[in-house]
Formats: sequence, C-alpha cells, structure tokens
Amino acid sequence: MRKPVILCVVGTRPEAIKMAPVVIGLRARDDLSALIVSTGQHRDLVAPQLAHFGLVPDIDLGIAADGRTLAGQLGRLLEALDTCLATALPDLVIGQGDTLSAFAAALSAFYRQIPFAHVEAGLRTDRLDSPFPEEMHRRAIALATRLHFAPTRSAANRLATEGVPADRILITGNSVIDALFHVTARQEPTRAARASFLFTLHRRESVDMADDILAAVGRIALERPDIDVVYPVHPNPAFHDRAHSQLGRIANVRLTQPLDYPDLVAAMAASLFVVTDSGGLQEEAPALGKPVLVLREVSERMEAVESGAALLIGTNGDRIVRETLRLIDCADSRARMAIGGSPYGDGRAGTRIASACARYLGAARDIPIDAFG
Ligand SMILES: CC(=O)N[C@@H]1[C@@H](OP(=O)(O)OP(=O)(O)OC[C@H]2O[C@@H](n3ccc(=O)[nH]c3=O)[C@H](O)[C@@H]2O)O[C@H](CO)[C@@H](O)[C@@H]1O
Repeated sequence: MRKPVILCVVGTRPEAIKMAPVVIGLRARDDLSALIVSTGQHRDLVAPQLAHFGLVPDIDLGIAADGRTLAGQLGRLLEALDTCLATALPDLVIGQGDTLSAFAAALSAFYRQIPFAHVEAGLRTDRLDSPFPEEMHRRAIALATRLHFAPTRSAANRLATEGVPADRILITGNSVIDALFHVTARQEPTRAARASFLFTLHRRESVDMADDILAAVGRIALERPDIDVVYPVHPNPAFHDRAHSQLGRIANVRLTQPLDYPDLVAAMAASLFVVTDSGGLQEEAPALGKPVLVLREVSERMEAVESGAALLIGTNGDRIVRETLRLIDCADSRARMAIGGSPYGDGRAGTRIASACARYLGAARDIPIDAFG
C-alpha cells in the first residue's frame, strides 16, 4: 500500500531551519514519505542550512526573488507549485511561517483541494503594515490551512478567536528550538576572546530606518572599542551596501557573510546579548539565556517580551544606543533578562507535528500527542 506523501515547502533561510526538524520527525516514521520542495526564494541560503541537518531539497523550483515585485514573485511561485503538486500528487502539503513561499504553498494546495498544514500558525501583530507583507500572508494562510501547528498557547488562542476549530489546532512549540538543540548538542561551548553582542537586520520594514539603525551601531562601537559587534550581513543589497559603507571601517564591527546556522548559534552563545529585527532570533536567544533588544515597534512574539527576556526598542537611533549601552554596562540588567529557557518550545515540535500528520492521514491511529506548554 502506498505510504501517504507529504511535501514540505521551504523558500527562505528561516523556513529551512524551522522545517528541518519537521522533516526529520516525519522521516523518523516508517508510515509516511516526506519530500522537501525548495522554491528558490532564498536561492543561496536554503540548501546550506538544510545540509546542517543532513537534508537536501528533493525538488528545486528555482523561482528566485530576483528583484521581481511581490505579485510577480507570487505568480511565478503559484505556477511552479501548481505544476509540482500536479506531478507529486501529495496527500498533504506543509509550509512554515509567513513568506511568499509559504503563502503560495497554502494557496496552491487549496486550489487543488490538497490539505495544507501550517507550521508556526497563529502569530499575529494585528497590523497589516507591520510586518508587511507577512501579517497578511499568515492570516490568509490560516484560511487555507487544515492543520494548524501553533508554537504557543497564545498563538493557539488567537486561531480559536478566528474561528479555527479546536481539533484542527495543536500546540507544538516552535521547531526552531528543535533546530537550536540539534546544533548545541553537537557544539563545544566556546569562550569568547572579547566581549561581543550579535546584531542582525534584514526585514523589509527595516529598510527605511536602516541608515539610522546602522549609524546607532556605529556610535556604540566607537564609544565602546572594547566590545565587538558581530554582524552577519543579510545579502539583500538594501542592507549589504549600507552596512559596508557605514560600518566597514570600524575595527570592532565584524561584518561577516551570512553565517551557517551552527556558526550563528555559536556566535549567539558567545555574545552578551542580541540586537535584531529577526523573528527566529527572538525565539532562540532566550533558550540560550541571551537578552534580546528587538528593533521593531510591534512583535508577534510577545511571550519573550512579557517574560522579560526581550525588549521592544523600535528603530530610533538614540534609543538603540541607550538600551544597548545599558546592557553592555550593566551585568545585572543582562542577568534579569536571562530568564533561562525559551517560552517558544522544548525541542519536540518536529516529533509532535509528525505524529499529528500521521494521525490526520490515517497512517497511524490513536497516537497520543502531548501538546507543548
Ligand atoms: C515576521 C517574522 O518575524 N517572520 C519571521 C521570518 O524569519 P526571521 O525574521 O527569523 O528571518 P531571519 O532572521 O533571516 O532568519 C532567522 C534564522 O536564520 C538564522 N540565521 C540568521 C542569520 C545568519 O547569518 N545565519 C543564520 O543561520 C537565525 O538563527 C534564525 O534561525 O520569516 C520566517 C519564515 O516564514 C518566519 O518563521 C518568521 O516568523
């Protein structure tokens, strides 16, 4: 009898990192078949990250962003994914998060009436302009989703208020914690030669404020030459060019290429704290006991803010300088934010998701699935 076939669609770096534990969980079972579809949205960032989990894309659609408009990219992704679904005839499609690739995967599955499962379901800011276009994507994805894998109870509660039936929601934890533990279990702790903090900036809505944010980082580095700023620069030209022109000549700002996931985790573990606009880093840093200063006005990850592990500081340069210098100078402030453990997961999201998929597809009955949290 043919095993049910699941297509796991990834488009970007964070999707690859968060989908890897799901694929590992699915492939640990002998009653399902899981294939990875790489859309090509982050052409050069997906395969290397999957490789760290021993995975390679099974299907590569090659639809790179290449400067197209959002609508242009979405059209190309929909067409390529529709053809892929018509050929692979999956029993279930899984997507992660809120990107164009995740949205196109949900929509193309819906159009073919193939069930869609959403990893990291239920994240909302209630602001369609922030993050743009991700908030719209994830709300629309929810309409096309059969199985909602919510990382936390608050995400599950939000889905319930949107009318999603309880038996379609499972609280799994965020699979990024699975990925983090996969790496830390294979890494020797390193003692940093110099004190540092990790800085990343990549969001679409950060572009307009990028000059102010990067100028603030430069002011901090010049004021504290004893502290290194470790800044893996996102390849998006909107950030890459600015970073090098504004910060390239400051000795204690270490501009690097995008880091492989294990190297990013090692840099985070060696840092005093993290300053970022990244969603994933807001989830990972608390698990490593690292305070997070979030360069956003709103966040769909309020659990870390409410626990005191993260602080929303927005994009105003003076505030960034003030809050970052405070964490540099005050070990007590850092200790108060190092809550120990992440509210986002226990490292078993992949296994829970795989069990839920197997049960849904009738591949296995009555699987006890313990929810996270
Ligand atoms: C609105 C929003 O928040 N959306 C998020 C966005 O993801 P993001 O904001 O987390 O994106 P990034 O920050 O680019 O990636 C982060 C991952 O990459 C690792 N990393 C980073 C730099 C590096 O040099 N090397 C690395 O390995 C890092 O540790 C982390 O795991 O889209 C995802 C997909 O839908 C969503 O899930 C997610 O909600």
